[in-house]
Amino acid sequence: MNLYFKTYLSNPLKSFALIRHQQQDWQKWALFMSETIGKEHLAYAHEMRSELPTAFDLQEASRSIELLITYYELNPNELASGKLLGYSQPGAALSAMDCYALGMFNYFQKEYTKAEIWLNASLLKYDSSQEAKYSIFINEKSIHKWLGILSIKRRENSLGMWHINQAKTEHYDGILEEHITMATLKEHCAASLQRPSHLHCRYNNWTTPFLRIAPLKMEELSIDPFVVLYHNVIYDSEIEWFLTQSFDYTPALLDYGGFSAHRSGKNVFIELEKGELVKTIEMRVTDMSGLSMEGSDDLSLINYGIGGHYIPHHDSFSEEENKTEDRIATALFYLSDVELGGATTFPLLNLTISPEKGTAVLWHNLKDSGTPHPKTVHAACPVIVGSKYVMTKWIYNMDQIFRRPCQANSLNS
Ligand SMILES: O=C(O)CCC(=O)C(=O)O
Ligand SMILES: [Fe+2]
Repeated sequence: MNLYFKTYLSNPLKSFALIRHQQQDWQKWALFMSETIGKEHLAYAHEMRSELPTAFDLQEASRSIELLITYYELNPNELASGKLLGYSQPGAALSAMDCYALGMFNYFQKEYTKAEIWLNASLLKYDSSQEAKYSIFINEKSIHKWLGILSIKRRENSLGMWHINQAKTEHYDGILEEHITMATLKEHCAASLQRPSHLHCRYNNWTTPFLRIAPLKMEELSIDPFVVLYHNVIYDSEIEWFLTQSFDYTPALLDYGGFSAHRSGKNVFIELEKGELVKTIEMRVTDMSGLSMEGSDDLSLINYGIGGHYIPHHDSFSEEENKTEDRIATALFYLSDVELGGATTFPLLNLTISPEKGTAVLWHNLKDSGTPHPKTVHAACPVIVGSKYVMTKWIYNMDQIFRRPCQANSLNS
């Protein structure tokens, strides 16, 4: 190895950047050349590939940088700017891609604090006017996406949401769901055992003309996204009927759904043809929401036993699926009291609702612009004592054009 290379590579920052560059960036060249330049160049790149560092090499190089930081108490931000213990060499500053690679290395090592430092350094260095020069591994949205996940992991929900919003077209569904930590869920589920009422109550006598003579008792829980709780909105006799219907479906209720990683509860759909009462409840959901039931799913009846729960999820479909049909709102009726546990929680809204027979919670899954509202992520806490029965109506957006038109410029768009 000649002296120039020896001197160059003796700087750990430079050698790390070189290894990362050779391991990751060639894939972008390969992609680029397969599209625009001849196969010959591509073959050459592949030939070169065997000489270049492997993913393992990059991992080891990242580990070395972290070791230096630990042993010599170095400051990652100084390293990012090319300073090594006050000794600074021209050209040693790390690029946005280098910092990103170190961020991801730490993320996968579960070193979340370190990951956040490197990703913030990467974001600072990222030049959005130069997008084309970056590798296939990184863009501004991906940096925001991971910073969002990391903020949510340490329960900085508003910062997390800010990053996730910056990641815009990045597919957030699943991200939030996966990364709402057990600690957050535990906190909300446990709080439900002694949470007082929210007490912003009023009578709803306006969503449909019928409510002028029979207003509904409404408790406002959140404005954006819109979440309300209706009290005494389904009679005991109606509940009785639905539960009896569910026994007709006993085999399904026993077998369907069953225990999966997502939900340990049993579920059946109650079709419209089952009887007048199904229609009555649909009309009630229209009274509660002002929305049309056209195209909505059949009522879904769910039973959770001890430990029955539902992991964090959105009822809306993912943005990636690029669907025009989506679940604009959800109405969830509580058909039983639960002695202990079994609350429905919206961790990003700091909202936890304990089941109370006869009440129903209604929320909007989509923003006014029609895109999914990330903060509607919700979960069902495990039942501790008792048996929880709920009935869900998922309402779709297709037929709401006059009732709730899209408003691209509204506050929550
Ligand atoms: O059972 C609950 O509390 C929540 C149910 C739910 O989220 C759903 O069915 O989509
Ligand atoms: Fe849900």
